[in-house]
This record gives sequence, C-alpha cells and structure tokens, in this order.
Amino acid sequence: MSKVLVSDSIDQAGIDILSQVANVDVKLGLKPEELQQIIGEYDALMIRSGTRVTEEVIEAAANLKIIGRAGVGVDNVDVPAATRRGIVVVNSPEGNTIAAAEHALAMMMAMSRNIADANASVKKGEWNRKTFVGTEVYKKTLGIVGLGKIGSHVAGVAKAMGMKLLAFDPFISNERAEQMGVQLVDMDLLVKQADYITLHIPKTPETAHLINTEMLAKMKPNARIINCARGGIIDEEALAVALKEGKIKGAALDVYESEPLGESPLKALGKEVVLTPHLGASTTEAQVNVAIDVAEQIRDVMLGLPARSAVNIPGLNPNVLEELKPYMQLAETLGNLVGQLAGGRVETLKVTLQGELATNKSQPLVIASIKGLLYQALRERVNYVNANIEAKERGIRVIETRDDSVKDYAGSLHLEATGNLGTHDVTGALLGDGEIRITGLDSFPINVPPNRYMLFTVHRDMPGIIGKIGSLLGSFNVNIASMQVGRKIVRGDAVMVISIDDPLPDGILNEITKVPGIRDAYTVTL
Ligand SMILES: NC(=O)C1=CN([C@@H]2O[C@H](COP(=O)(O)OP(=O)(O)OC[C@H]3O[C@@H](n4cnc5c(N)ncnc54)[C@H](O)[C@@H]3O)[C@@H](O)[C@H]2O)C=CC1
Ligand SMILES: O=C(O)C(=O)COP(=O)(O)O
Repeated sequence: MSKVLVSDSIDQAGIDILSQVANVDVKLGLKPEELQQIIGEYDALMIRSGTRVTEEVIEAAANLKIIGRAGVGVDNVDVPAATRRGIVVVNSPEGNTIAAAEHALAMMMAMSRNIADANASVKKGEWNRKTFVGTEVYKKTLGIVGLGKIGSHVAGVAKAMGMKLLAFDPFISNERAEQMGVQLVDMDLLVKQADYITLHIPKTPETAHLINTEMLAKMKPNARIINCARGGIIDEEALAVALKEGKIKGAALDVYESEPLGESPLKALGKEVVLTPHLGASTTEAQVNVAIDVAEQIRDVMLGLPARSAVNIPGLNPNVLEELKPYMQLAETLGNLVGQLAGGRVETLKVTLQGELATNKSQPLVIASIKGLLYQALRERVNYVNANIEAKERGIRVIETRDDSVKDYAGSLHLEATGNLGTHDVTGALLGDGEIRITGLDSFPINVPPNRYMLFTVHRDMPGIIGKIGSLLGSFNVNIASMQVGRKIVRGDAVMVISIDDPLPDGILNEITKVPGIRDAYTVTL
C-alpha cells in the first residue's frame, strides 16, 4: 500500500479520505532535516503553510509523486524543483477564500474599533472608553491590492458596508472591476488615496517588499494597512518605523516574513497594531473544505487519475483530459516512435493537431507527445509534469500547429522530429473502437497498429525485396507477426513496416541495410 505523510495539522475528513488508499502517518512539527531524512519512504506529502518543502527535501524524496497543499499559497514549496522531479503539486484554490476574506475584514474592523486592545484592557479590570474611540469605515476608501478570489469577496462585503473601492491588479479587466463596483487604479494612486489598504496578492519576486519605506511615505497619515496575504510583501522593519513615527495610523497583520513571528519591533507597538498568528484560513469550514479537496486529489493521483488543481501541470483540466484520454496514449506512442526513428539528438519536435483535435483544448496532447519522445532517454522519470521542462533543458524546440482541414479520421496527430541525424515524421489516429493506428511514416501512407517490437525500412519499390527481408529475418529466427508496405507511386520509394515477436538480434539491422534497394532500416521498441 502507498504511504502518505501529513506534516501539518489537517482536518480528520482529509485523513479519512487518504486512508482509503494509503497508510497515513501524521508527524507534526518536523524540522527540515527530519523531513529530509524520512521523506524517501513516502509516495505523497500533505502540508499547510508550516512545512517548508525545500529543494533538499525534494532531492531526498525518491518515491514522492504528489505534494498536496491544503490551502492556497505554495510559496513554502520549491515548485520548480518538484516539477523537475515530475512531482505534481496541488492546492485548494477556493477552499479557504471566504475564511481569508472574512479575516481581512475582521482585521479592518478590529483596527478601526480597537477591539483587541480594548478587550485586553477590560480583562485587566480597566474601563477606559476615551482611549478606545474608533473610526467608521463607512464612506472611507478601501484600496484592494489583488482583486482575485479573496480580494473580490472583500470588495463585495466592503461595498455593502458603504466603502468606496479602489483596486490595483494589472491582470484584471476594467469590465470585471466595474461589475464589482471597483475602480481600477495604479498602485501609486491607490496608496495615496486609500484610508484602508488590504493586500490579496501572492508572494512573488515582484511583490516582495512591495510595501516599503517609499510606498509607506506616500500613504495618508490616517492610512491603515492589512496583510492577510503573505509575509514579506510588507517590509516589517519599515512598517514599524512608519507606525512609530506616525506616518500611517495602523496595521493589522496575519502573516510575517518569518513564521512563527520571533523578535519583532511590531510587538513593542500599541493599539495601532493588531497581530494574529496566520489565522486567515483557520475556520472550521475552511479546514474541512481544503482537507477534503486536497486529500481527494492525492487519492486520485495515487489511483492514476488526474488532479483537478495541479499548479505545475499546464492545461491538464480533468474534464478536458477525460475527453482527450484515448488520444493521450496515441500521442505518447507517436512521440516514442518518432524519437526512435530520429535516433540521435532531437532539436525540434513539430506536433500538428489535425481534424477535430485542432483546438486549444488539445494542448495536453503536445505534452503527451513530448513525454513519449523523451521516454527512451528518461523512462519513468518523464511524466506530464516535467515533460515540458525536460524538453527545454535538452534544448528541444517544440512547435505546435493545428490543421482542421485534415479529414481522413475524426482527429489525428502528425509528429515531425528533426535532429542531428535527419528528419522523420509519423501520423496516427484512433479507430472507432479507440484502437491506435499508425497511419503515416516519413510521409508514406500505412495503416498498422503499434507493436512492442517493430522494424521499418525505406526501400525502392521493386520485385523481390520483401522476400529477401523475410528470408533474412527467418535465418535469424525472427518471427514476423505482420507486414505492410506503403508507397506513393509504383516503383518509386516505399516503406515496409514489420511487426516482430521478439527484439531484433544484434547485427541483423546492418545486414538488412546491405540488401540492394534498401535505403534505411530502423528498429523500434514501443
Ligand atoms: N492568511 C491566510 O491564511 C491566507 C492567505 N492567502 C493568501 O492570499 C493571497 C490571495 O489569494 P487568492 O485571492 O485566493 O488568489 P488569487 O490568485 O485568486 O488572486 C490573486 C490576485 O493577485 C493579482 N496579482 C498577482 N500579482 C500581482 C501584483 N504584482 N500586483 C497586483 N496584483 C497582483 C492576480 O492578478 C490575482 O487577481 C495568496 O497569497 C494566498 O496565499 C490565502 C488563503 C489564506
Ligand atoms: O492558504 C493559504 O495560502 C494560507 O495562507 C493558509 O495557511 P494555513 O493552511 O492556515 O497554514
């Protein structure tokens, strides 16, 4: 049975799903070195934000097939390293949206009405109504940085509270923003005009320290900033200085550059700062949602099914994949075949999606073709996750084209590989019953099912040549399962496709190429 390691606190609903297909070990609070030591035994890893999955951990993860992040942010996972190793990384893009949005709104209100400090004061026995006079958010301007899932929900609630909404998000259209009653502005205008600023963007090299001394200096003296997105988007040192010097009014933070938050000048500040320990996703509802969502994906991948929210497999949406499934095997087979015909180092792979496959939705077939092409070199180490990256690292240029005018079959694929030993092409399609047919080879028409061992020759179409090859194979005790010849014109060039029951013995290919009229001979194993 497979083994899953759960290294952060996950709702039992997720553990129950994983237990259907695997032995589940829950080990919380592992240090990176400890994780590195044990990860080799596991097929899957389920985490939240607490576990750092570094390149070293991934290097040590000899059997790992999937990393499931029960939440949104995958910045604690070295995704490129996982991709290179062919490990699927999945998350739960929507399971905690509401929880995170409501936490940001709660932080805004807590700051405005001094809830946290007023509560602490009453509990100390004080009754201090003057110190805790607050501000209303009604008619104030809220600047939302990142108008994605969480930012949009915040916008909807804030609108209902009577706030004026500005947003900065270069990837959102004006129409979409208008529908939400939000005015899209640039970051400069947003920080200058907002009374409240709330961050809902991922942590990336572009967003690291987006809120720095310079940005803080542009804000209004009454501005309050909320970060329930990711630590490190705000420069915490600069924020502490701005708050201390009264450059801005307040800050409410749920996430920090380093978690748990250790020594920090923010802790020394008074009621102008509200701090929570990364609680954005910590609601009962969100934890059930994300645990089920991610555990189901891990279970599916263990059962050989696609994951619905893989962050490192482009375009592999499960609905589309279901439709394409029969063609994925065709693409892999053709990729493997053309790679072996090309022989040496392939420089360019041209994939033409033909007939009804000539749509955007068929893009996974390109990935499957690359996977097939690289199979001889990488065997099981190439998969849908890393096929693209492996091709890039080998300098293989992949060109995708579409041709819906090809009508021989409902859908067909044409692959052309060019390398240091020349160019070869193969075409293939599916029969009505889903059976794979190779329908073209080096532009010659053929119609053969793929076979484990095959021999292809390019030869002059002349009497006697087929007999000679047959006798030669017989003399080496090679049994022929089927044979077919394809030609374009009589007595021109032709191809011969022979399916054989066993691998071709050493030396025989050389003998075949010596037969008069044979131009080339190739043997492949599929
Ligand atoms: N505190 C917590 O516990 C939680 C934090 N989060 C964090 O919240 C953040 C947002 O999550 P979602 O709304 O689900 O993501 P999302 O992907 O739906 O939205 C992110 C938005 O940010 C925009 N964006 C990206 N780069 C930008 C930039 N440089 N400037 C402006 N906009 C930019 C994108 O266009 C997108 O619309 C993530 O960082 C996530 O990790 C999510 C859940 C819980
Ligand atoms: O989903 C996210 O991005 C979060 O930040 C939630 O983190 P958590 O799962 O609560 O450690």
